[in-house]
Amino acid sequence: MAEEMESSLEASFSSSGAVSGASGFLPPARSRIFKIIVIGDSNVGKTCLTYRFCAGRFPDRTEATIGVDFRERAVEIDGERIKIQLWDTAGQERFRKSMVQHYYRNVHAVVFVYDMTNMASFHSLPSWIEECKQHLLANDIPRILVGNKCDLRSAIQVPTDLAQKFADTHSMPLFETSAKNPNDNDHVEAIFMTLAHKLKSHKPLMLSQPPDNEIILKPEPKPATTCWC
Ligand SMILES: Nc1nc2c(ncn2[C@@H]2O[C@H](COP(=O)(O)OP(=O)(O)OP(=O)(O)O)[C@@H](O)[C@H]2O)c(=O)[nH]1
Repeated sequence: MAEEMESSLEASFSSSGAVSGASGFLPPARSRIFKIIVIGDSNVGKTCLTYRFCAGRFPDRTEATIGVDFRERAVEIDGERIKIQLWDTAGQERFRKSMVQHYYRNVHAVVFVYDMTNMASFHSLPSWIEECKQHLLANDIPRILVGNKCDLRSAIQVPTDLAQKFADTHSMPLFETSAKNPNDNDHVEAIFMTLAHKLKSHKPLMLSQPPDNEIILKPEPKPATTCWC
């Protein structure tokens, strides 16, 4: 499978709701784009997971995300080149408030993340699920649950069977992984590629590329039913 790594892009918003890529490195017109939001408590590793998938490595250092960053990567699936756009959202409440309504526009999938070494981050999951509900995310949007930092074996607080029960209750697949050590458990690469395969059969956002280099995301009509199984 041919794939192409791309650099991290900072997202900025205009009043029209347009998203501009700061790098100036833009995809060809009318690529298919899938928007995946990554949410969970601060410090669970959302930035590191999205960086691992888009840049192919663990970042040297991270700081608390303010508002939202997005990173994207082009992948080829069954001969078609698509863009996976990962929206890395701030876990800290004070850094979310002004941006939160932007995350939830035109979302194709949600990745809930907890830190396997931090039980509190697991107990926060219902409030993240509730936030999705409050923003009227459609029930048929694929959701997955990711336990991160499984490389810290001696510090694990969240047992797999407990997480699996929670995932089953909420009809989500569970993955345990490490953004730091790609050889641990489920690979970050495999998790996002699995999601990409599922999404490929969904109706995507279409990308139009106006002359001022501003990317405008326009939703296509949603299919009547979608199966996530
Ligand atoms: N050992 C280990 N550390 C990790 C892993 N993923 C992230 N970290 C560390 O956990 C800390 C937080 O990572 P971030 O990716 O910034 O967390 P975040 O969820 O994006 O945090 P906010 O931006 O505040 O919401 C950093 O010190 C990372 O180096 C992992 O898989 N294993």
